[in-house]
Amino acid sequence: MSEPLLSATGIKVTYGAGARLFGGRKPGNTVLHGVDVEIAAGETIGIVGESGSGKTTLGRALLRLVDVEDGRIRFDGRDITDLADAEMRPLRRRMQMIFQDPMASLNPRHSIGRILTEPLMLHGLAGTREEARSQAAAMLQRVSLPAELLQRSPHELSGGQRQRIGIARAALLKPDFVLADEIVSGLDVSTQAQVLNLLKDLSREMGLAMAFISHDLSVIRAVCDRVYVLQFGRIVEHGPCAAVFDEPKSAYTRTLLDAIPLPEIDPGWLDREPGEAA
Ligand SMILES: Nc1ncnc2c1ncn2[C@@H]1O[C@H](COP(=O)(O)OP(=O)(O)OP(=O)(O)O)[C@@H](O)[C@H]1O
Repeated sequence: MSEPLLSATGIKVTYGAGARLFGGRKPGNTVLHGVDVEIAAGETIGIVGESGSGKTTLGRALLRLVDVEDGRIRFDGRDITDLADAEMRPLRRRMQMIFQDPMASLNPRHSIGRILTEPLMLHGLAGTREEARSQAAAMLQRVSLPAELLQRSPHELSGGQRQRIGIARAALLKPDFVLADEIVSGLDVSTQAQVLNLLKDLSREMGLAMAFISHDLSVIRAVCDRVYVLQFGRIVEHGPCAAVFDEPKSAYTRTLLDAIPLPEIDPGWLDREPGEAA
């Protein structure tokens, strides 16, 4: 079998280790205890678990955004665990992240046009501002937003529109991998379905690999091929969504399934056009 696009093996992450504390050294808080995850090109995985189980930390470790104490991370056939920032830079374009709160990740003082075109110029994907602007306009159309939004500021948009801008910004950079961390949790259920639908279509069109972090199992079930269940920084179960959700092997997964009624999002929604009647 070919090597996964992205893999983490034996990942251990400890926060705050070695900080000074009353003349001694803090032992630190280990939040990932030897986690293994792999994502094939074009595949969408889900990461679920209770609050504090380490989902975001794992996602950030995959992107080399937190220090990994132990374990290895490989991306596209290369061990990236110890790459310096300068060596990571060319890979950053290929590994994008979409955030939970686009209001926090979109600069409120910049226009949507600037937010979308600057990364294109920075990564050399557009030679001129005009070229960047025409790519941004085409992408706005792709994510079903009007071109006039290029002149607007993030605060003038609805939550669902802002999340589409977050997706557009990531997709414009033609990444191979996207981490989506709780990206629909602030949206109402029908907007959630539209945003998830859009991401599913884009990932198919672009051959994107994705990792979806969510505490909402219905979101994971609607968009992911496989799922990893995280408890106290350890993977307690993983496998195809249908197998894990229909016949969970671990008591913890069963508890999660019992705690969160399925399906909040009817998976059938995801195959309908926005606005189409149920
Ligand atoms: N930057 C940080 N510094 C210190 N501790 C942190 C930091 N980020 C997270 N933690 C701690 O690590 C643990 C795991 O947090 P993490 O955010 O990865 O969990 P999560 O499963 O994503 O939670 P949630 O669903 O609430 O977002 C928590 O105990 C948290 O307090």
